[in-house]
Amino acid sequence: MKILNQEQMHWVDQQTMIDQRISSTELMERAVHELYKCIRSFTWFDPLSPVFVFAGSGNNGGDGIGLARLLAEEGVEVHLFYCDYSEPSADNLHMREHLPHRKYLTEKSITNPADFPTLDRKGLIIDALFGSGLNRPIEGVWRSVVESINTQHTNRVISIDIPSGMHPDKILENAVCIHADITLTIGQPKYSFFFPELGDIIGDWVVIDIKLSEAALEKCDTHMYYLDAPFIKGYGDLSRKRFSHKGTFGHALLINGSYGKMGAAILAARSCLRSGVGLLTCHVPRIGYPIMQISVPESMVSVDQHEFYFHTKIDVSGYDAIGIGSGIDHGNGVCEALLHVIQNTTVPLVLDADALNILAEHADWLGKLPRNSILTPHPGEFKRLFGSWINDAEKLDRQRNLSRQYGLFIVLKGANTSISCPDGQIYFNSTGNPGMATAGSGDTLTGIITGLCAQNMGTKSAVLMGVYIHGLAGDLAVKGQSQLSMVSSDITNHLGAAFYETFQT
Ligand SMILES: NC(=O)C1=CN([C@@H]2O[C@H](COP(=O)(O)OP(=O)(O)OC[C@H]3O[C@@H](n4cnc5c(N)ncnc54)[C@H](OP(=O)(O)O)[C@@H]3O)[C@@H](O)[C@H]2O)[C@@H](O)CC1
Ligand SMILES: Nc1ncnc2c1ncn2[C@@H]1O[C@H](COP(=O)(O)OP(=O)(O)O)[C@@H](O)[C@H]1O
Ligand SMILES: [K+]
Repeated sequence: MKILNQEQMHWVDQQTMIDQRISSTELMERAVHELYKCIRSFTWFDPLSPVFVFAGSGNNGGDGIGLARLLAEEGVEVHLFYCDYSEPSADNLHMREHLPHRKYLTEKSITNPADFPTLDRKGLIIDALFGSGLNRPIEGVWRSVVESINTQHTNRVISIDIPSGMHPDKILENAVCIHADITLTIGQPKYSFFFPELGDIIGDWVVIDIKLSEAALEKCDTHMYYLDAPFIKGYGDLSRKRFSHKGTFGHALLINGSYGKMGAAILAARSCLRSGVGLLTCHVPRIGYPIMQISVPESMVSVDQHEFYFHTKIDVSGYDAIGIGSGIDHGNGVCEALLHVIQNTTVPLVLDADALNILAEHADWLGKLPRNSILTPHPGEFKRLFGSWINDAEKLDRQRNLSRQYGLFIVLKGANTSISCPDGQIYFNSTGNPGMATAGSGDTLTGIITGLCAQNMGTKSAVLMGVYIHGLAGDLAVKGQSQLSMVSSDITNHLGAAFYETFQT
């Protein structure tokens, strides 16, 4: 799914009206009905509790007013508060004129901070003050309304389209914003939803489909995408031909593990094998030989000359993809052995963990990496590699620029992992959950991406698919258990189900 900017969203709205021959009121009405359906589908929604709608004078307010109408028509007690920061828009007025004058709905205008009502502690708050038309920080009385809503700690808050005060595309420094529990965003996700520093403001978010014009969406030029199921399904064919054999699916090399960290090598190897690779060789220090043979019998083992860690300049020819770094440690000679790998291969090279830390100490090696290499840093490793950032928008810009400059894939891990590609495109993952914030989750990702790369499907497909499948396996693994109990092997154990759900093969 494309991620569009403020201007593009507005253009797509307009084009949708033209292409589908509908008025802006009809489009808003469509949005209102979808918002209503979504709210009514929440199992926690209690029609016997009051709903407080704070509606601005733009079209976001229009959505809120329409929603108030549908809820009141159903018999829910609705209290509507007008926050008119300007003359109401035409569609906003239309929504006001069509409100049911029933006993269930009350209307009141807020014009100064003292007008803020006392709210029933159980009521649901709907934030429809400002939407994607926000163009500056909220000030004055509207700032105080936002602050008052934010102090209602017992009430659940749903923001329509975007939490009021948040800009869809950029970070407004020190701006006041509604802190939503849930954001119901209309049409497409907004870029700012992927800034971790705004995560607590947005809460959970759901895309509300209002059947925007496909032709208009197609025409929008963007470099940002949301990596969701329909997108990934179109990205690769994993079906196996009848006469295929293990040679068809590539030979991967994983260079991982050291004394005390052989677990990283095992986790990566198991997930690599579960990702469909034909053959796997694991290169490990001598101490790791019996451990690997016993733990991962499907893998061949190549043994380093060093007892405890990766040290030997090994022959890396003959492999289709190489993954390196999980738990390799930092001992004498590791740097030289890593550089030897970097300089002696042209196949996709996945660098994780300690390989990234070594890279951070040798900035000039970035230029030596084979084109299309894949770096998989978490934010701490990213900072060591590329320095700290002013804010998340700047960090993403930097990630993208570095990918283009060095011809690398950078997989910046976390919630909604961002993947920047040499072609300048950036993808935000839709799968995964905080249960995956556990030791070894990253090692499983290295194994998956290496295993997919070895199958010769194209590095970009392998990286996008790997990140998506890893998160989906995590989502399947967490079903029926607490996130806090999850361990990274659970991810590997659900890879088969994740591939099946995505590709049915
Ligand atoms: N048919 C459609 O188009 C559909 C639209 N939809 C809905 O419309 C929403 C976008 O609507 P919108 O463009 O009216 O923007 P919205 O945020 O409601 O108001 C912007 C107004 O606020 C003003 N303003 C801005 N910042 C301000 C500030 N800090 N403090 C004070 N004022 C400020 C600014 O005016 P200005 O003062 O700059 O002249 C502007 O007039 C979108 O989020 C979605 O919910 C959906 O229903 C789908 C169909
Ligand atoms: N809150 C979260 N939501 C979704 N995915 C997460 C979250 N926290 C961590 N993950 C995923 O778990 C993995 C953790 O990787 P990493 O930090 O390298 O772990 P380790 O070094 O222990 O192997 C990454 O793929 C990351 O995207
Ligand atoms: K809003």
